[in-house]
Amino acid sequence: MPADWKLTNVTVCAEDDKNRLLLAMINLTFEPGNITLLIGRNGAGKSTLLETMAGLRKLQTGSISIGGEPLWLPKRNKKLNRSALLRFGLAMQQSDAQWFAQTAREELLYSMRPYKLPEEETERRMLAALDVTGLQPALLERDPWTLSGGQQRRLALACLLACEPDWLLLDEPTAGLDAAGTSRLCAILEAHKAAGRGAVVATHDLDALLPLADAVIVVDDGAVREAAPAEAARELASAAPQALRAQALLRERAALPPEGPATRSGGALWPEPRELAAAIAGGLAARGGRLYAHAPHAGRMSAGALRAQQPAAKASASARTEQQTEGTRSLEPSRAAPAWGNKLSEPQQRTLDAKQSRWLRPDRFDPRALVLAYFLLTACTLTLGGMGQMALAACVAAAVIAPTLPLIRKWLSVFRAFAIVTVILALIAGISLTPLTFDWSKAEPTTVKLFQLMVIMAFGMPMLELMTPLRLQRAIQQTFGWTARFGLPIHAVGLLITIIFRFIPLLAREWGRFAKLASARGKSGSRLGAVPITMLRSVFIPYIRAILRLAEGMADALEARGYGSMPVKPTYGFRLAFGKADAGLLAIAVTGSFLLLLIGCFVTI
Ligand SMILES: Nc1ncnc2c1ncn2[C@@H]1O[C@H](COP(=O)(O)OP(=O)(O)OP(=O)(O)O)[C@@H](O)[C@H]1O
Repeated sequence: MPADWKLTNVTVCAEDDKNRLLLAMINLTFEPGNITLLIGRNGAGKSTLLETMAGLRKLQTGSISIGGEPLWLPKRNKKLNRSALLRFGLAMQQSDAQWFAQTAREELLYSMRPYKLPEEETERRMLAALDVTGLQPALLERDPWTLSGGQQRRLALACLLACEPDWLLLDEPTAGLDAAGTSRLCAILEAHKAAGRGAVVATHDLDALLPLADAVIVVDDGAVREAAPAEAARELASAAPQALRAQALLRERAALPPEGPATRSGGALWPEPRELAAAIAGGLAARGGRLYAHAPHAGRMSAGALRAQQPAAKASASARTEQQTEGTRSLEPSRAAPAWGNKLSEPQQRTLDAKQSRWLRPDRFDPRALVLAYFLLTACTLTLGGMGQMALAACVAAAVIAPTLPLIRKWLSVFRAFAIVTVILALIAGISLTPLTFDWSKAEPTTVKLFQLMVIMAFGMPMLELMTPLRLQRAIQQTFGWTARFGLPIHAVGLLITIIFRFIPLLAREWGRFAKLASARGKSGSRLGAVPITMLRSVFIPYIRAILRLAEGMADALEARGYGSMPVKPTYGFRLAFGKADAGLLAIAVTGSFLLLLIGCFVTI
């Protein structure tokens, strides 16, 4: 039986930065037989909330349960409860980028696999899901990637419906659908609701989905700003002279339209595109920006007028929010500030962010200074040998990279994996079978070499974060551009290095995405971000295909920009110059290298 979905004091942080709060103290209860809309501006946290409900984001605090059953297993907090996972289906925003298999049929079968259905039932559900989403059975043998955007959306929905889950979590389900597709989606949701099942839908498409909704939740800046029965919103729509007015009001509360033109012709709440352009241009002009400086109407609204209108607009928005919140808190949202452990308060967070962004910005250092510092430190590390020397070298590396810790935290799992591999290989290298003994003298050379690699890797990690591909390319062009006069393909080499550099984080990110998809679609209760061994085969090949597609897209983009087809002159949009920060960086690298050399000279173990 479908049952309540309950979130209690849920707080979520970014995976790679525990100080970055994505959701703050969410308290919500969703009831079966209801359709709840999540609305809010871009970046408000709607997708994050849906992914959290689906167990794709780790909870910092709080708990989630479905029908009283916890989503996360209480004793092994890192593992998901498989029986809870089988109760819902999630269609992510880029559900059309989820394809694993060669054909649409295999995709549907893959989605239904965790439910272990008999063959006949599987076939019946597959055809029913196609029928209800308006897809022809002939499409079953097609590669999902060759379907149109809208057809892929429909297929993603069919994959969910074929599993007949109690709950549907849909992220922007109408995006890319034509009018017929949207009304089909609405009919599907109505039928789902009539069957006593529930749905939570993140959307910007109020026109299509508001009429179906039972409740509307406004998400703003990672918190639930307001939760109200949809009736209140619909009443507004019927009371207003035009439905658009109510929708504009909702949008205003969810998406905060640019403040400024408060009184407009016809009293519309949503600004006309021209007014909006003028407001943006005025705002930019006030801040000294020159973009749009020549836009029509720019300057019609003075910066002073714009500023003067902001407090008034804010005050009226908050007054409206208070009025409408009264008596509509059936879902008990909480906007309380996060209050766990000794996490940072908002002002502290802002100060920390500001400091980090000042010192650890990717445009802070000249890539040549970074490369030089890296070469110095790694060359000195390579002169060392012996476990004692390497242990001290690791201390030097830790001291050098410590200030960049907030940036490189996301690489620590790679580092940990490498350390585990080192221990395993050292054990293997040192084991003698006849008799079974461990000989450290045999294991030591392997361990020292791998340890050395680890230290070199540690020195390199901040480089990946402190240098953008464009600045690296620029550094190569600026330093070695003169060799092109002698026919050396330096610009092509620079581009190649940059692309490789760009691809390393991209590969990691794509793998993370596939791990998420595998968990969501495979209903695996394994640790977040980890692909279970049983799924490796089904994930690895699609992953390689996705990477090849990425490479193909990149090649097309380069070709479109003229690389390879005409004598391209590199764009010298900016010049790099050594600054104080670079001098500081090199001073640290020279000191570190000096210490490493001292270790090499005076430590003999
Ligand atoms: N892994 C992450 N690390 C850091 N920030 C993240 C991460 N995931 C999401 N965010 C941030 O959280 C915020 C909310 O993102 P989310 O995708 O939930 O927004 P949304 O409301 O769904 O927006 P849209 O309407 O554009 O789809 C964004 O600012 C996003 O950059």
